[in-house]
Amino acid sequence: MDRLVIEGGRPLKGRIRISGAKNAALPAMAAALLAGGEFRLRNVPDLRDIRTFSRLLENLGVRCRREAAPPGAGDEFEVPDLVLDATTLTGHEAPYELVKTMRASVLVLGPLLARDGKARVSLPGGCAIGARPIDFHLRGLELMGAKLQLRAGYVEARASRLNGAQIYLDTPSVTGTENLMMAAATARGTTVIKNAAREPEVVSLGEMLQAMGARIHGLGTETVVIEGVSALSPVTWTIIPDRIEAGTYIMAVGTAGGEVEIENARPDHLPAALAKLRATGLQIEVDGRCIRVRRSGRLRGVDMKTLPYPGFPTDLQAQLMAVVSLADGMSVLTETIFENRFMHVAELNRLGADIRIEGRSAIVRGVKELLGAPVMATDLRASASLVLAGLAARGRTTVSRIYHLDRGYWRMEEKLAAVGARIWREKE
Ligand SMILES: CC(=O)N[C@H]1[C@@H](OP(=O)(O)OP(=O)(O)OC[C@H]2O[C@@H](n3ccc(=O)[nH]c3=O)[C@H](O)[C@@H]2O)O[C@H](CO)[C@@H](O)[C@@H]1O
Ligand SMILES: C=C(OP(=O)(O)O)C(=O)O
Repeated sequence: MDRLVIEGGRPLKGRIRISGAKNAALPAMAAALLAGGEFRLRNVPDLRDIRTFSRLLENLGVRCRREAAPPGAGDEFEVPDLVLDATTLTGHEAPYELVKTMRASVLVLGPLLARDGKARVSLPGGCAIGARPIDFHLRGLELMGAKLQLRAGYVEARASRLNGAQIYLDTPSVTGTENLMMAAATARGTTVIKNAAREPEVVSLGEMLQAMGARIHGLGTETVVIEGVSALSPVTWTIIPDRIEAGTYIMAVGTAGGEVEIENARPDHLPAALAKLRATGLQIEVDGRCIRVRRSGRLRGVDMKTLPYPGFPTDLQAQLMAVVSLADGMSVLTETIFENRFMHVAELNRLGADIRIEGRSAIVRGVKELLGAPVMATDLRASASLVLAGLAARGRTTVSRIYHLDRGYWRMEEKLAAVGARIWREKE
């Protein structure tokens, strides 16, 4: 197992390039199940989750390979294209071993049902940040005519052909909306998803499906309407930049100080985070796809509540907590999306932060300095928050169990070291 070692206290200076979004790449890979022929996905980061999802697709009979872009296609991406071919499906199962390490595996359910009328997918179970059931996915598919059975920890689903349906989501679930959009794309008739998720990753998947021939309206609004078509075709598709990775590096300047240009970002995908970070006193300038961040002096505490897009993303809550741990004054950070997403609090306190949890809120009293210590990561974004705190802490911080971090950040230590952080990876 690897860990990260950080010697904190060095301001950052330079440029960081943002990779493709994990949470956009995974549904795009699932969408490749919907049609035979070769899909070429560009800007797919080489992350642990992407490799796990490739293994899952290979188990279903999909051929997956990395391949340099064809000549003339441009070389602006840091990774070779991911080429997927689902012409012949030989399996219909997402096994527990894969689903337990990556909940997004549930995204194969809708496409498999749409394509072949059968799927067997392990129930994801609870994880470090909450129970995370998939009842909205299942109820929506049932409304579309699928017959579902829960047996031995698996959802077994069958449908001769899915039918359009009126579906209301109790909360705007991101992967729920994605799964149902994919299932509805080739269903008979029209599907209406009310209280749909509006995250950029959902919109991007919808646009990919449109490019494949799907008829979808209302992307980015609360009501998404999908008119089923008889067949879809493969496409070449570029994954959007990772807004959570961009937000994380912006906040690295918040903890470590300095001046960094974040390149290849989509600032328009970060409305709440940029507003909130500006309110702390962090200087942020946007120039097209570049975000310039500078910190001069101590930041101010702010209150924040996580909300579905365009609200403040839950996937940046832990990182903001590292920032306000060092800010002047008190901050109240309220988590409304997941019931147990404060696993970083005890570890930040080990570094000298002053945070207490009251129900769904973390009350943070800013301290003047953090001191390096060994800490343990418990989930993906908690790990990122500990790295950010370590960049500011005096002395040495070791962050163990970084396999969580490797699920969602491509070469984080290299990107940070390139802007002057003293950070390296070691075997535990
Ligand atoms: C791969 C991916 O894109 N993951 C993201 C996705 O996760 P994911 O799609 O799993 O998150 P959801 O939007 O579904 O979850 C939102 C809330 O709804 C609840 N819920 C969801 C589905 C369901 O059937 N029943 C139910 O009760 C969840 O437990 C949670 O409390 O959106 C989350 C919220 O922005 C992000 O933190 C994750 O990074
Ligand atoms: C919670 C996350 O991912 P997942 O939904 O894959 O667990 C995340 O990206 O922060």
